[in-house]
Amino acid sequence: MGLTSIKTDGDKIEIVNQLLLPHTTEFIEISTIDQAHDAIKSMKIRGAPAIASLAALAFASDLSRALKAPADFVSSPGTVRDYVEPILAHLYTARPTAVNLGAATRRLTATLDASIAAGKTGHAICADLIAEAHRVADEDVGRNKKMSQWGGDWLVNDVKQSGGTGNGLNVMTVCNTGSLATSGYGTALGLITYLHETGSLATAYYTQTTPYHQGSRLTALELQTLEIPSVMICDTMVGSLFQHHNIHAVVVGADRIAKNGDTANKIGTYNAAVIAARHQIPFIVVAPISTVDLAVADGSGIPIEQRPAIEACLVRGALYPSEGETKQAVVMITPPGLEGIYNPSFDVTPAELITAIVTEKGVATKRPGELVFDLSSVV
Ligand SMILES: CSC[C@@H](O)[C@@H](O)C(=O)COP(=O)(O)O
Repeated sequence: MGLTSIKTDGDKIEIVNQLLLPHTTEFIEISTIDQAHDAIKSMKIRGAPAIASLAALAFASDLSRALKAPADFVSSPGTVRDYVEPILAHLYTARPTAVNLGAATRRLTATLDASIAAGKTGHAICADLIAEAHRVADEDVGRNKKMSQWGGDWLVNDVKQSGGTGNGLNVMTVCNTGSLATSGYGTALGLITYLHETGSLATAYYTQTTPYHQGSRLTALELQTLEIPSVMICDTMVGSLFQHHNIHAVVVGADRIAKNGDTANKIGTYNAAVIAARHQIPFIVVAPISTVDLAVADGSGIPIEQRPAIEACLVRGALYPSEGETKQAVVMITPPGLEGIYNPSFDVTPAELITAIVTEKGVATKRPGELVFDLSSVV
């Protein structure tokens, strides 16, 4: 049984505070739009699909709660629009690179437009919006299982065709793309889980993924919980791993995939792709269709989030009691007053370095001799 990032009970939403994992499992309640926005921005919850799910659920819960109180905003379609649009616009600003968040808010705006155009009452429009918001979160697990199976079967076959091992595959991943980063099962980590469940995995390798340590804190915990044989490496050890071990594939998630296949993902993904190409190791991106942004022609159009410099200067530890309060231990790893810190949260891997892009619809590869993808078959 995998871990959970979001729990719901009627209008009540709780998320596991990922800033405290793996030391402490603390669920925090998200009861307002501002709390959802803050949780996403401060990375208490993170991972492109999970933040879209939380935004959609917080929106549904806000609307449902507002309807239970005397609610003037439902008096007409226009007043519903005036209430809903600023909320969606605000949620959209929480993190810029992961396009799933924008896809969710755009999808809810489309529902709003369609319900208004159909001549529905304010109450009926709100009911449509709440139902659609729940669908955004609920459909994530099913599509993750589909893409994991597509990608897993494709990889096993690809390795077989190139005369690879019969003793199971060694697969490396970056960041955390499991049930903590999604509504469940995961994308790249879902593919690894699928290989394990079907007896095709030897070992999952994963990078620590500094500075937030999604690998050493979150992927480590997920793989431990799932009892999947795994080995952690520091981010600087990817080249050494490829030189000294037989790695069959690198499998990563994505925050935004441009029309030509250029892919933004966690910082360090591009490094891994360059070294994988040097070693002719297949490099596979696994992500839902909502991560593909056909409005962006190539990677140069993807906005890259810069995180606060302080996040690159510290390591978070366990909670401890202090003068009647609970605090989180923090270890500074830089000299006091250090200036000049570069901390982009994501990098872009050019399509040229990517072997396959997998969505819930199937697997896309490049035509022989082509450097970019035609993604039309998988979106
Ligand atoms: C299924 S999660 C896919 C991506 O969102 C993941 O690889 C990633 O880059 C997460 O970044 P994060 O900054 O932790 O939200």
